[in-house]
Amino acid sequence: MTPPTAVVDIHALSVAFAGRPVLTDLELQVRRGDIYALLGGNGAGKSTTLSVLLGFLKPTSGTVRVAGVDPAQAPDAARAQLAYLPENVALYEHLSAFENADYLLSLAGRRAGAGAIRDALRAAGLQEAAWTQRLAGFSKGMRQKVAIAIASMREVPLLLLDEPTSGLDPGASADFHTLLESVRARGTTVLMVTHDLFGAVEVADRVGVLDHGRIVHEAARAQFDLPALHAHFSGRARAA
Ligand SMILES: Nc1ncnc2c1ncn2[C@@H]1O[C@H](COP(=O)(O)OP(=O)(O)OP(=O)(O)O)[C@@H](O)[C@H]1O
Repeated sequence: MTPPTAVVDIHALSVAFAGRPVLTDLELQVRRGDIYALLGGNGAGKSTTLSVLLGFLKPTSGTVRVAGVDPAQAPDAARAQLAYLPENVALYEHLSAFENADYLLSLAGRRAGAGAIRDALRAAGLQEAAWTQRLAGFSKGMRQKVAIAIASMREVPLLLLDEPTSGLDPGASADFHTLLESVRARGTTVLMVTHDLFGAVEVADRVGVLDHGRIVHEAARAQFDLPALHAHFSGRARAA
């Protein structure tokens, strides 16, 4: 079977909580191999969109596919297609980077050799000295590298990122963007939700602005227009 062109395919998605609409006729397609940044202010509906993709929330109406799988019908199968990194990556504090990878991969049903784990940690840019250190002293950027190493070993088609650069200094953000580019170069599709307009413009192939549960502006890299993006992101375009 040919894999679908859009790894994330959301069509006419509406979600309401107790009758209050939070997403309304949302259209969002992320093409295979793209990095898509979904920008939105507080309460725009970003986390709700991620919850639907993860199969935790069922749409009120509309269709959603993750690599061709409907997360509302088959949440486990949809989750098997993706790696999800929440804002604060969840790993075992008392285990080392290497042990986290070994253990979490075995939970995901993957056995990986020591050499493959070292290769993945190296490719994710984690310094060798940190591989055997407990996570407790790791920065957010280091934790993300461990999580991305694990995700790359699972060989999933989609990486979902929630606010990946919040709390990172500019150097760590730039490192993270370089890492995302290498993830994309291996063919993984990335959907990140973020408040970081400048980071989005730096790394994304496509940016969408979510406002009150709808995409109000979308642009591909060649058409990025920072003032227009900012106007939509800040809500000034709506007010005008
Ligand atoms: N379980 C829920 N029950 C009721 N309302 C909810 C629920 N989850 C989210 N909402 C509401 O839905 C709207 C969108 O929330 P969501 O968390 O998706 O926004 P967000 O874009 O992720 O915001 P933030 O950037 O602040 O995290 C908000 O008004 C929120 O209060």
